[in-house]
Amino acid sequence: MEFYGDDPEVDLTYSDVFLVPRRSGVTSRLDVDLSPGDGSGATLPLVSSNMNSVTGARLAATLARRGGLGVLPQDMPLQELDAAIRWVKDQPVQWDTPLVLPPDATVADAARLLPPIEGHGVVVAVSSAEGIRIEDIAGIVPASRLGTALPDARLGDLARTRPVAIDADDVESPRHAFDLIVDSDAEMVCILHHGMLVGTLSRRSALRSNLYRPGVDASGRLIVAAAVGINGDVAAKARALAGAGVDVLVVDTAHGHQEGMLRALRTIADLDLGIPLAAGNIVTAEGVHDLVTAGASILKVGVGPGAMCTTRMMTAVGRPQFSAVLETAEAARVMGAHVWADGGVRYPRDVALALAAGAASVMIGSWFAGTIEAPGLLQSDASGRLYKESWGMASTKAVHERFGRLDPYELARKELFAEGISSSKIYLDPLRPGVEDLIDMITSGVRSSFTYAGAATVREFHERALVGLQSAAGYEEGKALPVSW
Ligand SMILES: NC(=O)C1=CN([C@@H]2O[C@H](COP(=O)(O)OP(=O)(O)OC[C@H]3O[C@@H](n4cnc5c(N)ncnc54)[C@H](OP(=O)(O)O)[C@@H]3O)[C@@H](O)[C@H]2O)C=CC1
Ligand SMILES: Nc1nc2c(ncn2[C@@H]2O[C@H](COP(=O)(O)O)[C@@H](O)[C@H]2O)c(=O)[nH]1
Ligand SMILES: [K+]
Repeated sequence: MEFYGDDPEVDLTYSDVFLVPRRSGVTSRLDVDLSPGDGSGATLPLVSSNMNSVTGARLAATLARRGGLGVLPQDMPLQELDAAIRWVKDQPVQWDTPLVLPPDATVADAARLLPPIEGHGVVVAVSSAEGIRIEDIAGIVPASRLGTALPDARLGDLARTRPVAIDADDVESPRHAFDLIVDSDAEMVCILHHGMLVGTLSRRSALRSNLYRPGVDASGRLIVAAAVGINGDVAAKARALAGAGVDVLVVDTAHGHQEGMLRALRTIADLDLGIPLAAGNIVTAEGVHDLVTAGASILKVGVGPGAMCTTRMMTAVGRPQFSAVLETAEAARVMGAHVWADGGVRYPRDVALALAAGAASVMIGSWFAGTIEAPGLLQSDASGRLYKESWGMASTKAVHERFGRLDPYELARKELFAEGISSSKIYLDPLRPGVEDLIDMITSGVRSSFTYAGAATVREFHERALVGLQSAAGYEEGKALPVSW
């Protein structure tokens, strides 16, 4: 990356900078390869935050299916983490994970999981231990129907006709699948194998299968990461997660450049688990040096930029994120390591700028919290707008959940140090309610950024990005105007 003009004298964040277009030999946005090349197996530079309100198994699987990587949070009990990792590994790679509810579930039950929109639906079926046989499927209730049916109507009564079902063996390619769905005049179909339900597929999913490459492990299963803290028996936890099949371990604490982190990292690195270790959070080249020396190959960078984060206002500690990524990414490159830019991403442009600064991948929390696939049920506010609840991992709420088992004195002591907000409503974008809708939006913006810079790969973008400084008015000028002036 190069600055357009003199190097700045102060640290910068994403809104302070812009990308300058330059002569480009990349003539199509579809020629861009967004693979981060960080050893994680991801094919998109998108990682979801290890936050309880952001990454659960469903979001992780959906993200991996399109090439990103979900990081399950360290606060999940080990048994749940193990089950979540195994669940992701069991999910279909080519098809969507079906959302299944029993016939006696109501419209209100389904509406807590899906907004009334096109392209999604509920498979109404009776599940058994072996799975779901074709004859157990009553039908598909399109999500759009949830907006018009009575809340207490039973799904079994709405799903009266057998759904269109396609045998997995009959699908030659995603394009062929798309044509089969159109020919059957359906929005969404069931995919069967040996008479059992193995997935669903919508027109949009079939299209996406042609645009994205799933992130898979050596056995062709979806990738997933999990976080561990720096306290407790980190070796036992790391071993258990590796045993469950996790693809990247993320050693995570608020102040990553501390002895407790270095100790935990060395312990895990000594286990030689054969998977990349990510560690953070840090914001300096010195931090990169110490964490890489202790065994990390990926650095999680960002102190204070997160939407749920009060660290900067509580402690004055942190660093404007663009400069933090720029310095650490260069230090990581020299040591053969990689950076994930963590926090503060609210627009596709922020992802592009993090990559321009040298990040291999970008970690997103709050933005993904407001999606169908994020953990938690949909809620609606007084005006009927749908949202999910989110909260910081260092908030009083999170600390309470994490240390609730401690004696009251220890818990009270921990609660003194809250550095995050405990409650936030993250509204679903009505036009982009699913995490894949956000992925479409982000990757289309970032593919375009690459062609403006003349870069076909993330590595080329790191080299060719030309970055200028802008005033607050310059930033403001870039925004669209929803009404005339
Ligand atoms: N990216 C960011 O800006 C931030 C992210 N977070 C996220 O919140 C979650 C919880 O992290 P965390 O609070 O570290 O909890 P952890 O459970 O990971 O433990 C933190 C450990 O580090 C010690 N410690 C020393 N100095 C600090 C410090 N300044 N802040 C926090 N702990 C310190 C604590 O001891 P003692 O309690 O005795 O001080 C404790 O032993 C993580 O997911 C983290 O990523 C939290 C804050 C900032
Ligand atoms: N200081 C705090 N940082 C937090 C907290 N919870 C999460 N985080 C960090 O934010 C990012 C996500 O940022 P976002 O802007 O995409 O929401 C996450 O990965 C953590 O590093 C917190 O309570 N305090
Ligand atoms: K913040």
